[in-house]
Amino acid sequence: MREPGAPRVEVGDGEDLVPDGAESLVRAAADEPERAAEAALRPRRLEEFVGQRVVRDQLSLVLQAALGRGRAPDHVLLSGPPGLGKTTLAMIIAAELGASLRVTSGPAIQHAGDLAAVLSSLEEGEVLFIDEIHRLARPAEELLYVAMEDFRVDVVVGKGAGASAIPLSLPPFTVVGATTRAGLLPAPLRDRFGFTGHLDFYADDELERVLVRSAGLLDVPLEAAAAAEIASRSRGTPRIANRLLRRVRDWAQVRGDGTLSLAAARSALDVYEVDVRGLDRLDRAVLDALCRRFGGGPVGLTTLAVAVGEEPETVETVAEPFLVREGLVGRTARGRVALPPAWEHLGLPVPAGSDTLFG
Ligand SMILES: Nc1ncnc2c1ncn2[C@@H]1O[C@H](COP(=O)(O)OP(=O)(O)OP(=O)(O)O)[C@@H](O)[C@H]1O
Repeated sequence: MREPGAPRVEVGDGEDLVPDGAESLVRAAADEPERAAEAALRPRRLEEFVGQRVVRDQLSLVLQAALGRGRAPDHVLLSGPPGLGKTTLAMIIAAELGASLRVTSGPAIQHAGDLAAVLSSLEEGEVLFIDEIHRLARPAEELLYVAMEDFRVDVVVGKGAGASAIPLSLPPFTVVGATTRAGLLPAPLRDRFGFTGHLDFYADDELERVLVRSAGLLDVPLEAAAAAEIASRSRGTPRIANRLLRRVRDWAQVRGDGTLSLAAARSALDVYEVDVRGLDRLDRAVLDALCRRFGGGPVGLTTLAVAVGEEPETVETVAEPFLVREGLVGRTARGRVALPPAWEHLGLPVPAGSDTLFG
């Protein structure tokens, strides 16, 4: 029997409990060339995962305890800006548990029925990775948190007065959710995660270790000074560090002697317009709009996003966290403001009082 308040999944009025095509929602993570290049560099085990010491230690305890008990661990939520290793950690969690991993994402699940199909096909102990979990539709979200808590989905067959709910029990499994915007997750869903790890930007020396490891895997000679240069221009983000490494390798192969030296790194990063602070085109466009167009702000996120031709979410989750961390941009109740280092970075005079706009 369906308990009052439990979510229902409408999957049509016949025997078709599992919608066609739902299996295709469980997609492989590496399906494009850039993703494939990334996948080759992913650490496979927790001990290979560089940095994020606190999250790594905490996670290691959760996993070891679960393995010791022979039970699936608590559900895990990973939050933080893009490219810091959430997907990598989800894969590591499955590998450490010796479990298989299913991958889907909030936007790929259009209807609660799609999620019911994925959940009902899970096998005992499997890890279900839901990327961008904050983008799940509300009915899917409600279905998910009952499944996470009670290991059950209620499938509603039929319509109107003749409808009946068939509770389907699920084997124990672990959800790993990833989000760039933990604040958008409704409390009931957030509360179902027994462990939440927040990933923060990496320090330069950690990125150097990521680069040295990647250069070893790619079998390219990377000089220490070049590693330091690439690390310092990688926005605290391993994905960017690895991407820049591949571009420096291209430059060294085509215009240099194959060695990734400091000179090769600098020349390549100039070609790709990555500036000395690691800011890319979008970052600079945001600073430029803030300072030149809006006189330093405050300006609302949507207006700023329109000015740089991007979605507000992209500006907020991709550019802004790093600009804020670098002390270039401030967030105030009235909008975004340019801080003195932003003006200096653009080579513009710092307007009087721009440091007091913040707060
Ligand atoms: N701690 C780390 N040590 C070594 N390499 C890492 C680490 N974290 C991430 N990487 C590398 O960075 C790349 C991007 O990581 P990943 O795809 O896990 O990021 P993400 O946080 O899931 O990003 P998104 O939210 O955009 O999907 C991976 O290919 C991996 O090689």
